[in-house]
Amino acid sequence: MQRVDHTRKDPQCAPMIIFIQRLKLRILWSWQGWSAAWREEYSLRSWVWSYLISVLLAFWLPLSVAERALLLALGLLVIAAELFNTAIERTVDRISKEMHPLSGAAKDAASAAVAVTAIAAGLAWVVILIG
Ligand SMILES: Nc1ncnc2c1ncn2[C@@H]1O[C@H](COP(=O)(O)OP(=O)(O)OP(=O)(O)O)[C@@H](O)[C@H]1O
Repeated sequence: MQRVDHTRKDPQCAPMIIFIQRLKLRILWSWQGWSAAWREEYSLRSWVWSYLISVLLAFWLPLSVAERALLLALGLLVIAAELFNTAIERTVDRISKEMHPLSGAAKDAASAAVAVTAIAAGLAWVVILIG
């Protein structure tokens, strides 16, 4: 099938086409990153299942819209932090799998970042439920 190059016909629509093409690529790369992390990282899968349970709870409990929004957003933040953690682990391992205090410190800091976001989400749950 022949490809139609719209930019040749109307130069004004070129930025829009480039934007859409870049967006499609970014979605593809993000999907690749997500599926690889999902396959290989037990921690990510655990956070996703915990998040799904928290979403069900947040909609089942008599909470306000703002409370639900906060809990759902904080839960997603934990998942995002876990993805950053995975990215840092991969980068460190790509540079060298050799044991080194700096490699350990980088991985520990990434792990601590996940813990901080998880504590934030947990605190939000405690404050909303207990007051
Ligand atoms: N190259 C290294 N040099 C020194 N210490 C390391 C190194 N690799 C891992 N460690 C130590 O082992 C810990 C676990 O690292 P690992 O890469 O096995 O993470 P993981 O078990 O996959 O973690 P997560 O469950 O968060 O995915 C690190 O936080 C760090 O303390």
